[in-house]
Amino acid sequence: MIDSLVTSQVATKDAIRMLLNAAFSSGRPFALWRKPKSNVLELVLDAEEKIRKVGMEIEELPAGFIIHPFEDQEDKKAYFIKASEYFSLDLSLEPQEIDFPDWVKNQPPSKGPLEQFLTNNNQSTEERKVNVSVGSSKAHFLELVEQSISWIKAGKLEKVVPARTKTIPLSSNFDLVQSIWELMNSYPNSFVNFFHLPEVATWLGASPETLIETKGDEFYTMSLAGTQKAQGDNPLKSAAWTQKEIEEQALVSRYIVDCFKKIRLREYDEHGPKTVLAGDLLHLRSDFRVNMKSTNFPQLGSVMLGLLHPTSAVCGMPRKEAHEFLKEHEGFERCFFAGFIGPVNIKESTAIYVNLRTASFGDGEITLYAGAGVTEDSDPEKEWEETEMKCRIIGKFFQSEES
Ligand SMILES: C=C(O[C@H]1C=CC=C(C(=O)O)[C@@H]1O)C(=O)O
Repeated sequence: MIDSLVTSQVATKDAIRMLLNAAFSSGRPFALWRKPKSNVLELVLDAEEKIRKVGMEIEELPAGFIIHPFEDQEDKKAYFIKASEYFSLDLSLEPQEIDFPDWVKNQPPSKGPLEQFLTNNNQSTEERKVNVSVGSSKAHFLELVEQSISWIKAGKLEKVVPARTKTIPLSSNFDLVQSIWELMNSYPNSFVNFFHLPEVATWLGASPETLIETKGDEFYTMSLAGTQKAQGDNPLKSAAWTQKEIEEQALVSRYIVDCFKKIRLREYDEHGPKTVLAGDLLHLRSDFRVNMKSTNFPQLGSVMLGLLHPTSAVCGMPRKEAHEFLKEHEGFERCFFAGFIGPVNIKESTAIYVNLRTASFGDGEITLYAGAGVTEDSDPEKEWEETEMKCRIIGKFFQSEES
C-alpha cells in the first residue's frame, strides 16, 4: 500500500516536471495552479511570447489567467495569459493514465529548461534592490507601524496594512517541483500558484484569500483578517480572538457591505465570521454570496473586482487615504504582492485570489512579501512577528534551514 502510494507520488511529480519543462522551453507566459480543496492541477500556456494586457471586464475575456499588481497601472490594464493551451492533471490518477498533449510529449525528460531557469534567472532590477534593502529592514517596518498607529490615533486612518519583504538565497538544491508538491499537500485550503511572465516576473505562492469567484449564477467573496498561530490538537476550536482582531476583520466585512450598497445590491448572504486554517495560521473569515441571476447583476464579477481591489485586508480603511499613506511611507514596490491573480472563464468559472503568502524569483534569490493589519491597539514587535510567520508559510519551502 505504502509502496504504491510512494510510486504514484513520484510519478505525479515527474508529470509536473514534464509540464514545467515543456512550458519553460516554449519561452512563453504560463501559469500553473491548484484551487483550494481541489485535487486538480491546472496549467495555461499562451501561444504568443509577447506579454498581453487586457481590460478588467472579465466576463468579456477569453479563457486564461489574469495577473494584476498591487498598484493600478496607468493603462488600467492587467497582465493576461491566454489559455491557448490548457491542461489539467488529476493528482489522484495513476501516472499511466495521464494523456499528455503533443507540446508536452515532445519535450526531452528530466533536466532541462526548468533547471536552466532556476540557475540563470536574471530578473534583478533596480526596483528589486530597493525592495531587498528598504523592504526587509526591521527598523523601517517598526517605524512604519509606529507611524501607522499615530495616524490612526490622530483620526486620519481607521486601519492600515503595512508590508515588508524578506530576501533569501535560492539554495543550490532547490527543487521547484518538490516545492509545488509540498505546497499543495501542506495547504489544501489555499490557492497554490506559480506564474511565469518571461522578462517580467515569476512568482510562487499559496493564497488563502479569494477576491472574487463566479460560477454559473453564483458570486462569492470573503473578508479575511486577524492572524494567530494554530496551536494544539484542535486549533479551530481552541482559538480565542482579541477585540483588536475582531474589529480588524469587521472592518473588512464592512467594506464589502459598503461596496454592495454602492451598487444598490441588497440581496446577499453573509456568513461568519468563523475561524479558518491557512497553513499553520488561523484567520477570521466571513463569506458573502450573491445570486447574479435573481439580483440581475450578470457583471457582478467585474464590478466587484473594480470596487474591492485593494481590499482593506491588504491596504486599509478608508481605502484612498490608506493607499496614499502606504505609497508615501512604505518605501518599496509591492509589485504583484497584494495584487490579484487567478483563472478566468475556465470551465465557465472565474476564481481570482489576492496574491498573498507569495514569493518572487530573482537572480539566485527569492523575495518573500508579507503585511499585517494595524489598528489603534497594535504592538509593532508583534506585527513584525506576524509578518515573520507569514513569510515562513512559503519561505520554508525554499531552504533546508531557516535564514
Ligand atoms: C496581508 C496579509 O494578510 C492579510 C490577510 C489575512 C490576515 C491579515 C492580518 O491579520 O493582518 C492580512 O490582512 C499577508 O499575508 O501578507
